[in-house]
Amino acid sequence: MTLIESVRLRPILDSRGNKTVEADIETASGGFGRAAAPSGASTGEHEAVERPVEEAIAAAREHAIPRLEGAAYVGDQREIDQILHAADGTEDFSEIGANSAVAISMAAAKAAADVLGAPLYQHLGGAFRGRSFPTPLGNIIGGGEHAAEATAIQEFLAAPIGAPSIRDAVFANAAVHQTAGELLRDRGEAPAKGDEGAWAPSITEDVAFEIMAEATDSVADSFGFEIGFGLDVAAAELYEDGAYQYGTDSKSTAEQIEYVAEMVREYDLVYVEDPLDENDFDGFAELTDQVGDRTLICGDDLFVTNTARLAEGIERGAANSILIKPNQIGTLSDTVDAVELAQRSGYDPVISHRSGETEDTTIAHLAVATDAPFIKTGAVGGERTAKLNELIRIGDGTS
Ligand SMILES: C=C(OP(=O)(O)O)C(=O)O
Ligand SMILES: [Mg+2]
Repeated sequence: MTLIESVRLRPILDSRGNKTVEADIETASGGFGRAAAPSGASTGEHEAVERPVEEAIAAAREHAIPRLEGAAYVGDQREIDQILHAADGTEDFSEIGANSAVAISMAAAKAAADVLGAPLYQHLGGAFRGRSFPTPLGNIIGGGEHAAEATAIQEFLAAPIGAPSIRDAVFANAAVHQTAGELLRDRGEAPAKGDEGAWAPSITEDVAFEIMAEATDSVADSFGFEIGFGLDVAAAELYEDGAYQYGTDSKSTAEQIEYVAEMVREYDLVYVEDPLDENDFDGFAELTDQVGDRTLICGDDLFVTNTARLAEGIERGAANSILIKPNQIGTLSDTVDAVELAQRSGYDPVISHRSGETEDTTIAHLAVATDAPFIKTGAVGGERTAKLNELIRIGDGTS
């Protein structure tokens, strides 16, 4: 019996030391689910709205919880998510906050899985999931909004595409992270870490590309499988006055497209996220036209896990991949709709963490449940390894 008996919300800490929303849901039969909202720093302007935590909790207590307790069934995820939309009454969750909404939505799914006695990925994806695993994209070097005085490009990501198992892939990314740290120290850098645990040295993009190539090649040799790398340019954060600002250097849109295409060819990049501004569908389409046959061009701030923006991108040939962040849209149903629209349209979904995270492991299960080819959830750091270790456990059949 999956009738909701109680929904409790509380503020807890995220990995940046900021407050975030945690939800506990209990069902009448004793089922229990707990989930917490993540939080972005380089947020897209079209994302659902994250409200200050106390306000989000108070608004959800007033508007959403009375419609859920004793009235809704966690086994019916769409019903739960529709109730959240109705309780909110806005287009972008600006009343109850996408942070309250996503915590409740994910906690409901976990409570339903608990009642069923099944792992979350099976409740969400069905009995035949759990045999194939996403390739983890591991953040190795970065800057942008995630670290001061570091690279303008937000993330340089290892991609162990030849790994024979999820466990090998996770360990390979950690080894690339360690190797890159050694290479940086050899060059006299004493790098701090950014918000996601990536090294955040004060180096140029050129040097970061060289170190990534060297670290991935060296770990590929010792592990015996192919490891490529990719980027999250997070270009909306670089775009000012009609140009992309790299420290003192500035690139026009045409130069930015040329630069990214050149890096794709030179380093055989397997993945490029947000290479252009979040409203530049045409620039994305031009780059996809040039190099989309040899790499993934992924929209994060461009699509914000939103099916309407994704549909526009598909129509305009803007990319061939979408980043999927449940808190960008506010519910699991909307998230899965974006994944499924992408898959039907030949776009690869990449399930993703946020820079502010908790120990919550929902996205690991979501990636397995949707058979997503990639997950982006860091390489090191407790809130990142929580997801990576959960993937290892799922791979082991012990989640
Ligand atoms: C994970 C990311 O960062 P944030 O959570 O800060 O948006 C990203 O841009 O892909
Ligand atoms: Mg991004």
